[in-house]
Amino acid sequence: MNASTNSNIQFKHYLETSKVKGLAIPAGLQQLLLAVADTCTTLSHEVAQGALIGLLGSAGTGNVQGEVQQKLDIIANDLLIEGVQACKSLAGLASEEMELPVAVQGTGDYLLLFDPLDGSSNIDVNVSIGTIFSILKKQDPTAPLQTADFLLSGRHQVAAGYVVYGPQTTMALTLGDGVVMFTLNKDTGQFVLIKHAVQISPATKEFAINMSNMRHWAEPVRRYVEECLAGVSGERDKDFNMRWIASMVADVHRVLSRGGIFMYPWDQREPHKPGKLRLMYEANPMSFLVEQAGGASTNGEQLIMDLQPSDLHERVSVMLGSKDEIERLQRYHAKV
Ligand SMILES: O=P(O)(O)OC[C@H]1O[C@](O)(COP(=O)(O)O)[C@@H](O)[C@@H]1O
Ligand SMILES: [Mg+2]
Ligand SMILES: [Mg+2]
Repeated sequence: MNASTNSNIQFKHYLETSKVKGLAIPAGLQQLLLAVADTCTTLSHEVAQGALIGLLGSAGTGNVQGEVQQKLDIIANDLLIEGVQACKSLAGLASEEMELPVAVQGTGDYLLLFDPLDGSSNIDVNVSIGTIFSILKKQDPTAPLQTADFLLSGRHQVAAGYVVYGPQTTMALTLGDGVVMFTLNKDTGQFVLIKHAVQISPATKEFAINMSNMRHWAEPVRRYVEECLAGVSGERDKDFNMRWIASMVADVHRVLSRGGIFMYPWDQREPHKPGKLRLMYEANPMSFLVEQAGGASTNGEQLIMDLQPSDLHERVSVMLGSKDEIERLQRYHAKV
């Protein structure tokens, strides 16, 4: 199947007939979302082939973040760029894997940002991975594209979502009026609506964090996790379960599906860096989804979506999910 094949008729119909706060979705945004969905359909097929088509392993290159690129990081990046080339209202795009933005039409209403392949360390071990995307409204659609155009807070997103390539390929999407989920029917090549009005329960008994970094955390995060670990005999008076998939896309999918909290906080390993995860390609789109599902997302001090970016590849401390837990973490940070 080719990325340019418009196979997602059911998703197209969903976009054509849906209303966002009572208004139809602009045609240019529909075209862009459809192109992203079609490309992720192609990617899903490729991911499933893995070693059979030589997709596994390192590419032997590094990205702008200084991280080793996997072959699939590059393949996914190239497929997405190719897949959205024909979108008339797409001024430009930016990716975690590229230092500079790419002009598509140069002018136009929208800017696309993506993490083409999230969970790179899981590709070769056949664990869920995904694609994360964010769409911003360009402030001046007629002006030629500049890097500064992308430096908008998450509140300027008009759409965001992810596609997780797991046992099922599932897309979560928000257009600022709730969250919907679609599962890819691999026989027909169609994303089929499976859930609407997705909600994250405010309370939870499940947390996700890379525990191996515990000795490096700041005091508020350490306190929060220690209280979870103390279970019924501690402050929280209930036992917690822990999960860590090491693909943000899969961890956030679990949070959207059954509640919980996901954290990748600042730590002392690289104290000058605000965090590991990327604000524009990971934290903002996931925060938009989580807020739209009734949850919350913070860096400890501020809601992630309120942060004003100063760099395309800016990193951020992330704590997101069930609202009561995020409020608790914010209280712990405020006391320091
Ligand atoms: O290996 P660690 O330190 O637990 O980090 C895992 C985190 O890194 C990431 O894989 C980073 O994303 P990329 O794979 O896009 O670089 C997140 O998805 C995940 O939450
Ligand atoms: Mg990622
Ligand atoms: Mg990535």
